[in-house]
Amino acid sequence: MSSYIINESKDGVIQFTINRAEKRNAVNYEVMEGLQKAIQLANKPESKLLVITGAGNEAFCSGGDLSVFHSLRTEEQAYGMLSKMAGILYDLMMLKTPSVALMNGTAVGGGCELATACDFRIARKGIKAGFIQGKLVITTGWGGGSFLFEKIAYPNALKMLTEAKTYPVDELSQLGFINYIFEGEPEEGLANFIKNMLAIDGDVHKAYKEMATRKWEGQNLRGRIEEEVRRCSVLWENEKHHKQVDLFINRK
Ligand SMILES: CC[C@@H](C(=O)O)C(=O)SCCNC(=O)CCNC(=O)[C@H](O)C(C)(C)COP(=O)(O)OP(=O)(O)OC[C@H]1O[C@@H](n2cnc3c(N)ncnc32)[C@H](O)[C@@H]1OP(=O)(O)O
Repeated sequence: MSSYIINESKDGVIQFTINRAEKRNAVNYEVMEGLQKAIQLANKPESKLLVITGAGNEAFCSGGDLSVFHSLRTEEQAYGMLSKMAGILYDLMMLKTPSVALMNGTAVGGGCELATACDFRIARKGIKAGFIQGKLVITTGWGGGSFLFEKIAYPNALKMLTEAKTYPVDELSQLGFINYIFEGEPEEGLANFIKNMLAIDGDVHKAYKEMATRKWEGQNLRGRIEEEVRRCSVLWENEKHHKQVDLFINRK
């Protein structure tokens, strides 16, 4: 079974689904490749919107697959994986079309970085999300910290990153992290959120997106992400990080 599913609708909506419900939609290398493909498709002139979601009802995305990435021990090894995903999320952030994180369930760690790279985050009532990386004695390492400082108010971003905890959806909305809350089926929530947007010509969307991406280019977002990846790689190598991951892996 593939780790991801890509659907293209006739109205120009590309949907990327992480298909690893049994692993709470953790990101492995195959998911990274799939995301790259979906971003390429969404950059085609006829595409209007990219939607990213997770399979099942439990999780949007639980971050990096700890069972796979736990074998990366050194700064250099961590840098290779982190910079790969950071590059993909940078491309997602700079996408020509708008993107929506359809948060059907919990998002933690890198799952929140993925959501932050999207233009909009819409969430089902009852879910929780948070940048819990601090509890693993690392920072965000996929560019998510740098993205967050661009997407929500500075004190709220710093609070979320330094508290390293999950928040309920109402609080996420107050923090400015969640843009829309829905109840019931994710497809319905998504349809309600995007219906007005889809009625507008895609060239208009692309023109507005360019205004934002030009600003991020001017502010050297790419260089800031590189620093974020490097800093996280240094922390990654530390035994304190590996000890925390061991606790999760051996918790049963
Ligand atoms: C590595 C990149 C880094 C970054 O740069 O940001 C990160 O992403 S750091 C963050 C890494 N993620 C985590 O620490 C989250 C770990 N998972 C959890 O805390 C919980 O699983 C959950 C996401 C809150 C969901 O809890 P729950 O619904 O109770 O499910 P379980 O805990 O029982 O998990 C079910 C199943 O899924 C496996 N799982 C969950 N998350 C991951 C993961 N990130 N990597 C690998 N596997 C994961 C979990 O082990 C269970 O599997 P089985 O034991 O085989 O049933």
